[in-house]
Amino acid sequence: MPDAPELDLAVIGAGSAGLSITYVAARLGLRVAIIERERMGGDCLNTGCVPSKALLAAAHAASAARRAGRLGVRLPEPEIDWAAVRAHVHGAIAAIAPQDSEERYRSLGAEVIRAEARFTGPGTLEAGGRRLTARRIVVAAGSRASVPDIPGLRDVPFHTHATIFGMEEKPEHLLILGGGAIGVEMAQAHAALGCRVTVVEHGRVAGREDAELASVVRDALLTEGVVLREGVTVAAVEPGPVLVLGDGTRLRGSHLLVAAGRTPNLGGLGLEAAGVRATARGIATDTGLRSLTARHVYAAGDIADPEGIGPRYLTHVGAYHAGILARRILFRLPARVDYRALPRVTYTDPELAQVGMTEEEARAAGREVRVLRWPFAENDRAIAEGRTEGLAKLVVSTGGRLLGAGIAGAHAGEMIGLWTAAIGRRLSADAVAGMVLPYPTRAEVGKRAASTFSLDRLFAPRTRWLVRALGRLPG
Ligand SMILES: Cc1cc2nc3c(=O)[nH]c(=O)nc-3n(C[C@H](O)[C@H](O)[C@H](O)COP(=O)(O)OP(=O)(O)OC[C@H]3O[C@@H](n4cnc5c(N)ncnc54)[C@H](O)[C@@H]3O)c2cc1C
Ligand SMILES: NC(=O)c1ccc[n+]([C@@H]2O[C@H](COP(=O)([O-])OP(=O)(O)OC[C@H]3O[C@@H](n4cnc5c(N)ncnc54)[C@H](O)[C@@H]3O)[C@@H](O)[C@H]2O)c1
Repeated sequence: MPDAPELDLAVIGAGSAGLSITYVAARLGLRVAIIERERMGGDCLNTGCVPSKALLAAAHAASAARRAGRLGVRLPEPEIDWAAVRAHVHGAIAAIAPQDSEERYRSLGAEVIRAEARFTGPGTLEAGGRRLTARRIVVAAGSRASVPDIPGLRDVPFHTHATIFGMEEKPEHLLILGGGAIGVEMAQAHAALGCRVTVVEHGRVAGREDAELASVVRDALLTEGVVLREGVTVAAVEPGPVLVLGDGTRLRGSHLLVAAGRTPNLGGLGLEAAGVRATARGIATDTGLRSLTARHVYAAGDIADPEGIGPRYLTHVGAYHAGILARRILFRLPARVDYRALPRVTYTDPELAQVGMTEEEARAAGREVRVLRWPFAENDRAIAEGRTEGLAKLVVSTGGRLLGAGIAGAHAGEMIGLWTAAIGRRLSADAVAGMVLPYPTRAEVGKRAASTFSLDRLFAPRTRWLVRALGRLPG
């Protein structure tokens, strides 16, 4: 009889997904090992969410100082101390790092192995010269920046998110290839910190987002001086760096950031040794995140490609996947991914937050829907603060059930939680419209949008007739 596996669970990758599942397994007393080849905390902590939000915080402070004159508080043009901004960014990483550290996970009872892991067979791994056997293996190896196949691109120095936060000099003119989530956040951050910025995008910026909401972010970028080249192709890249567009236009900058999407980290994992099927999108899993071809192997986070759904590149998805795996592997309960109420936020200022279906997605799915809107220009708090740009936009079924909610405006990300709960709980627009919210808050825009669903009915001739009839009753 073969020896029993030494571990209950082995986890490859100590990013948000791998750490979350390891945490649960260790706290429940399982024999669990987590294997990381680079930095504990993965992309989110070291080269993703944390440094980008820290850089944006500095940028937003500069923009707020420039805007203060509108409120009668005139400040001089802010002086940007690039070294101090970088120190803030790296200080934020250092402050959060203990949460993701080897020491913390060891103290929880997990084994932490600092090496590259690869499958050597079904249920066996090799890491740092050591052979590991495990009953279950979770691959949470993440993703990296895709580098488009553009002639000359690989021959010039360029940045990705992995290097940009380490830049010692402030870029004079940053060219950004790709106007998605990273592109727009980094464009605004650098522009507000005094860099020239040009974004080159072959579709439209924030192209995955509702076009009406995305235009609020687009306008903010333009106001801050970001040059947007949308609907163009980059035919070649030359030293400089110079982006040569399809029409021959040459865009010269001092630095180039490539932010053109993600590629799963499949290389070196030896997936074939375990019979794990993967595609260019990641490890093919069922909707419960189990490999379609190897029963003891699961995937989580950016690298997971659930059947018919596809990957999502968000930190909170890694934690959500860990919850699904805990239910499936540890508690043997059925669980599968459901992104019906998955929120996302672009942290520009104004922010763009979305949960559930956009109007376009609902219509593409053949749904008959109503769209409810309310602008911040009619929100008392927004007026009082002089920040009236943007709107809330709700997508509801003809019966009034909430299908999607999007908010573009200052602090939109802080408001999307309410809509995440409402959509997750299958509430109606009326249910939210009936809530009492504190006055004056920006959150009231969503409630006002929701209330428009029933306003037509409330002020309809039938209701007026009813109110008049009731008024004639004695008492
Ligand atoms: C600039 C930027 C900003 C972002 N901002 C946000 C945001 O604001 N909000 C949000 O929700 N998401 C954001 N994201 C996305 C988020 O960072 C990712 O979705 C998240 O980090 C993915 O977590 P993960 O655990 O799947 O993978 P990762 O964090 O990539 O972790 C995978 C780990 O596996 C390790 N690994 C890979 N192969 C092996 C191997 N063979 N052996 C051992 N170890 C291995 C890697 O070294 C890595 O540490 C941002 C991303 C970027 C790039
Ligand atoms: N706030 C957040 O939650 C946040 C922030 C940053 C990143 N992220 C995550 O990281 C992921 C990766 O971010 P990203 O911005 O690299 O990817 P993305 O998929 O969001 O955007 C990539 C953009 O690049 C464009 N593009 C691709 N190839 C191009 C080419 N050759 N020429 C011109 N344009 C081209 C695409 O049209 C797209 O708009 C995102 O999908 C997101 O999930 C999240």
